[in-house]
Amino acid sequence: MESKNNRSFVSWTRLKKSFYYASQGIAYTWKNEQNFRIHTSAAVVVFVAAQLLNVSAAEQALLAVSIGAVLCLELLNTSIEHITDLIIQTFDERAKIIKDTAAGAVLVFSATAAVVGMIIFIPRIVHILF
Ligand SMILES: Nc1ncnc2c1ncn2[C@@H]1O[C@H](COP(=O)(O)OP(=O)(O)OP(=O)(O)O)[C@@H](O)[C@H]1O
Repeated sequence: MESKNNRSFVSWTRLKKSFYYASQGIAYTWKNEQNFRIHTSAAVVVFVAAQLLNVSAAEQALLAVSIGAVLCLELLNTSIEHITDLIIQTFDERAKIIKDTAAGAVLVFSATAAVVGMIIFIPRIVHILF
C-alpha cells in the first residue's frame, strides 16, 4: 500500500474519491433527514427571492454563509446521531444529551440564519407592499 509520506502533493484520484465519498454523505442525509431537505429547499427559495428582490452581492454572500452553515450543521448532526447509535445501543441519558445538544446547535444556527434572512428581506418586502 502507498505510504502517506510518498503521496504526491495533489492526487486527482484521491481528490475525486473524496468528492465522491462526501457526496454520498450528502445524498444519505438528503434521503434520510427531513430537516436537511427542508433547509435545502428553503435555501433554493431564498436564492431565487434574493435575485428577484435585487439583494446586494454582500447580502447574498451573508445569506450563502448562513445557509451553508445550517446545512453543514445538519450533516454534522446526522454524523453525531450515527456515532452515538454506534457507541450506545441502549437507552442512556448521555446519548440523549449528546443528540439533544447537537440538535440544539442546528436549531440555534437555523434561528440565527432566519434572523439574517428577515433583516435582509423584510425591508424589501415592506417597500414593495407599501
Ligand atoms: N440511546 C438513547 N438514549 C436516550 N435517549 C435517546 C437515545 N437515542 C435517542 N434518544 C432521544 O430521542 C431523540 C430522537 O432520537 P433519534 O435518534 O430518533 O434522532 P432524531 O432526532 O429523531 O433524528 P432524525 O432527525 O434522524 O429523525 C433524541 O434527540 C434523544 O432525545
